[in-house]
Amino acid sequence: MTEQEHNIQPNNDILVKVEGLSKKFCKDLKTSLWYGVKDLVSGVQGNQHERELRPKEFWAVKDVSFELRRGECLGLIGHNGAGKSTLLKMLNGLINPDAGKITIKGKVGALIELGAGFNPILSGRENIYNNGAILGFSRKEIDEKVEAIIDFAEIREFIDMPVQHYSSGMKVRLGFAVAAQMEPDVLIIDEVLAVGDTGFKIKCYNKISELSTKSAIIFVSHSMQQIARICTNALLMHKGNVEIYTEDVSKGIQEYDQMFTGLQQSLIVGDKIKVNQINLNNTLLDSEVADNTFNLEYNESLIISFDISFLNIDLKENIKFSLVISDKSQRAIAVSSKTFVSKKMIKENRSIFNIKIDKLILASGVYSLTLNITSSEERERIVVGRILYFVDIIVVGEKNESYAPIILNANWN
Ligand SMILES: Nc1ncnc2c1ncn2[C@@H]1O[C@H](COP(=O)(O)OP(=O)(O)OP(=O)(O)O)[C@@H](O)[C@H]1O
Repeated sequence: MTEQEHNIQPNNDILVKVEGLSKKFCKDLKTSLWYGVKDLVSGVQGNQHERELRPKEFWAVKDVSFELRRGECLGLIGHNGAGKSTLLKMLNGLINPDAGKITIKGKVGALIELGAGFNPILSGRENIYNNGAILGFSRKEIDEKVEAIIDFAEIREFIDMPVQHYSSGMKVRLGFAVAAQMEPDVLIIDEVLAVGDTGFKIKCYNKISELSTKSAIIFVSHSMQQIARICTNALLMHKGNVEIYTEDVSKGIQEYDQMFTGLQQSLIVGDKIKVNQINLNNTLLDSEVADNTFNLEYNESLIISFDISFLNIDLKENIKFSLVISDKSQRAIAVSSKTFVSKKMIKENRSIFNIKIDKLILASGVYSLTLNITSSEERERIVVGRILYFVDIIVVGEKNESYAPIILNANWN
């Protein structure tokens, strides 16, 4: 059963209350239609089995509960298909839950699917009035806000053009401007913001920060930087279930990151090298596969030893090794390189060496290591080989307030 109240009660600042919310879907369209017909009949008779799964059904959202007060921002995180959008659509009333209860107090502004909520044949301006009315504003109230919305969206030139001719970015601009400028009590934002250009995204995040004191916000994103920056709470979903619901946002992010460990496959690029052995702080890694993980404290030292054979290659000049640290979005965040004379470094087609990093000042999270090997031959730089993501390092300890990957060890006076 779903219940949406639209009266603000200032004495009770819980604006969103979700209790045991569940939604099931069917993997097969034909079966889904057949179940739909059966549900219509049993709905009339009183359905006793709504919480049971039938063949080909699965829970897209299962037993989700949380509360959100004014001034709080919930970051909804999880892998693709975890159930985040389904949850948002239920909150916004776009789809009905199969079980559970939603109580929302006040006006809800939402930006969920690109272009959803717009009538394509109406102009941007007409859509502002439509959406405002749906949110519960009077024509006079919308009259007062319409100019600010058009200014925020920066699409004045096109505001009287039908929305069906808008670009994706323009739709996002209008959608966000309507949702945010109306100053709703509850603001629901899916990651459609990712479509906007950088300038507009920054403007949106600033607006969200501004609204965060006055509204309750639910924000879905795959960008952990943004989640860490904006959110006061985190809810991590996995296959429809709540994996963790916490006020410690960095803990939520850490759990999210850890879900990715072991997923990347180690890859030796090229047929010119063979890895005999890799050691990390005296622990032998399995160099055949990639689900190596290694736990480390912030500021701890790291010694990596390599034993590599060189096949079918005779290197005459210099050889350069680069150790690259990447974050989970595979963005390189740190590198250390060293060039050696090939003949000295490779003896009998084999090279054994180590690299020591005195203090690894990475914030808590998961990072991957890659070794790149290049050589300069006849003034040309060639790639000898790469050992991609040979280990995932899980850094624990230093709390990651801003989700910057490096926490500098500095003295402040
Ligand atoms: N209308 C639908 N009919 C059947 N299955 C659906 C429907 N909508 C979503 N699903 C399924 O429900 C699951 C959850 O999807 P959802 O879109 O909520 O995930 P998500 O966490 O938002 O993912 P993403 O990060 O990729 O946006 C997925 O397996 C998806 O295929």
